[in-house]
Amino acid sequence: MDGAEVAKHNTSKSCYIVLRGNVYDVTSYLEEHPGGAAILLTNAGQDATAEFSKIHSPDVLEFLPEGSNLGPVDTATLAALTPAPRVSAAIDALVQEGEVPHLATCVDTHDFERAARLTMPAPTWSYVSSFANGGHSMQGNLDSWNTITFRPRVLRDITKVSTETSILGQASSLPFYISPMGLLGRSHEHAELALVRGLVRSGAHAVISTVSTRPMEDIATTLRDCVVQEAGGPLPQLHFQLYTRPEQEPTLNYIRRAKAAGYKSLWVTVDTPLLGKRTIDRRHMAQAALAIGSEQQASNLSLGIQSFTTQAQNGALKWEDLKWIKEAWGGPLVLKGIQTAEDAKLAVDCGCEGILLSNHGGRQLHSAPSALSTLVEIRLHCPEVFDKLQVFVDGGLRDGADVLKALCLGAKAVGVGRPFSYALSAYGTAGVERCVDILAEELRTAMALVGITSLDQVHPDLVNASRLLNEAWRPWGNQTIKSRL
Ligand code: HEM
Ligand SMILES: Cc1cc2nc3c(=O)[nH]c(=O)nc-3n(C[C@H](O)[C@H](O)[C@H](O)COP(=O)(O)O)c2cc1C
Repeated sequence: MDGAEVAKHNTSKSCYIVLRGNVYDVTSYLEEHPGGAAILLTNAGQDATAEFSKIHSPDVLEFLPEGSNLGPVDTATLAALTPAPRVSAAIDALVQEGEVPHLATCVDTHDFERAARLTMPAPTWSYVSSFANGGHSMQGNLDSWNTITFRPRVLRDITKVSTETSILGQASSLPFYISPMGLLGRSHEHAELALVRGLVRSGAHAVISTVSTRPMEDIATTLRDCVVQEAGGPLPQLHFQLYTRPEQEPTLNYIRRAKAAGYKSLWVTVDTPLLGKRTIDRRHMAQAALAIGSEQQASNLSLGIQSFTTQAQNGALKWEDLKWIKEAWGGPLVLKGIQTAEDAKLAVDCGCEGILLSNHGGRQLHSAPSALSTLVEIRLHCPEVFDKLQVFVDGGLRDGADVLKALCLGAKAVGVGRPFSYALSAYGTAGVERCVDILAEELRTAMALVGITSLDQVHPDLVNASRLLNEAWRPWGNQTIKSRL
């Protein structure tokens, strides 16, 4: 197709976009695009490849209705298309002007958040920092860590402290890992590739999101190519987070690809049957729609009204589905987003190798329990779970010392999300490395001050979790947890 012809289709009545050399008619997809119609219309009649690649892997093109691909654009006439604006220009300018503090001055994880605030364009900031409803779940996550205090033991030889452990059978230098976060291309131009390069020196693990900007194969290969075998100590490892799709075949395809690419375990996200109310994001999308004159779209987006036909979320996923997922995967399976003792027990019954207690960083259910309160609930009502599978927690962890609290209560490792997105955005790979270093140093110091030198010495008596215990869930009347299953 001629470039000049593409340029004519630049309205909501007929919207063409060039992506990776092909022309796509996205008119019928406008209302269904989870990123809002406005962002597509801003790129209407143009070559949006550069902007698209910053956010999406080519995988998402599967979401377009059949027949959307109108074929290749005539490259000789591409010049007739206006290039889409570069959102990362603002970042580059700020970094060059030196407004971002020197990396060496980043002392705790909050420093990355402050630096990212300066560098992230407003829609990216809103996407990463966003929370459900009024932010109660996210604030609860942040606050929960401070409800626990340590019970330090003194006069022990702590001259050699080791943070080594194993995660789902894979040696790990650290008992924390980077949580899966989608669309990291919004934070950094090299997206997940820059993130995983930041694991190499420390040997930390990361869980990679289904909705990553870069294809899962490229992410795995990048890490493999950077790893220096003779470095000593455990190697960094990648695990794969799975968002199932409403149809079985595309889900199986993700699983087959993750297996072939060498991911070590599969983390099925179970707390996102639909997208929670991302308040700040909705305001942004509504503003973007108003900016292109669409009041109706703005009104719908701010109420969360969107077609569910092509949404990435799968509202129909059930416990029974874990059987075929487990069979297809054939390796360690973790359920990401367990929030009650009952579901922890069901995960054991389904033969899962792990559960991640998480409320998705406070981005899904309003007033969801923090991971620590679910951890305490499991300890109280079904402690046998800890012997049957590995328990992970995430949400609101900002200090490496707090990792130790979760471990003392029975967790195997803790996931950390936003701080790494902020570090990546402000400082790229060096920021990710620094963020790992900061958390690791805080953890080592806490271990020494609590009086232990290795993670097999962690014990519930090293913490006082009475506040969480006082607030722990109790079954109504004389019910027991068994009677509720
Ligand atoms: C035309 C083909 C496109 C398809 C099929 C598509 C599909 C999707 C899907 C499925 C999501 C949900 C997250 C995910 O599964 O990755 C999403 C989110 C998003 N998309 Fe697209 N997209 C397209 C083009 C674009 C373009 C050209 C841009 C920007 C220039 C864009 C910007 C975004 C943004 C910013 C989000 C995140 C929304 C949020 O959660 O804040 N998309 N898109
Ligand atoms: C920007 C962003 C994107 C996320 N994307 C995903 C995702 O694609 N899949 C998923 O299972 N969880 C996702 N999460 C949730 C994280 O995996 C994790 O549960 C949460 O971020 C932990 O809370 P924290 O950010 O306070 O550390 C995302 C979180 C953020 C902040």
